[in-house]
Amino acid sequence: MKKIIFSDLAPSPLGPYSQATLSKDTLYVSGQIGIDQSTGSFINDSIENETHQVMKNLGYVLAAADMTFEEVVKCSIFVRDMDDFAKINSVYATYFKEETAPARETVQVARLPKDVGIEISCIAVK
Ligand SMILES: C=C(N)C(=O)O
Repeated sequence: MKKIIFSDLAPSPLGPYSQATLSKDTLYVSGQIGIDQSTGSFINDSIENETHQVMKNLGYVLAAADMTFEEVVKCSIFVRDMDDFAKINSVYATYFKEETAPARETVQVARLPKDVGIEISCIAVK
């Protein structure tokens, strides 16, 4: 049985999906994009700031399940431009301890919802 997880600090789903689902001890967090739910604005002045907003949104959803970045075991990163890889990593790295960083893949895609520059999903285990 799964539990639906929702944070009103993170953007509402853009379509027919939940922000996250909890199955036993495992949390599946949907791809987050750089919308600041408190203002409704899309943070796209730089890929660094956009990545920060995405990570903050992931953090809000994790917190709604009483979890933190410490419990994240896997991230999936979707980017519009792989040339942003180093900039994205510089921000992403601030959310994890290097020695316990989650598994991850990063892929460049043709388009993302709302034409954002980055979307990140994650899996966390309590
Ligand atoms: C933004 C998303 N997570 C989606 O469209 O699936």
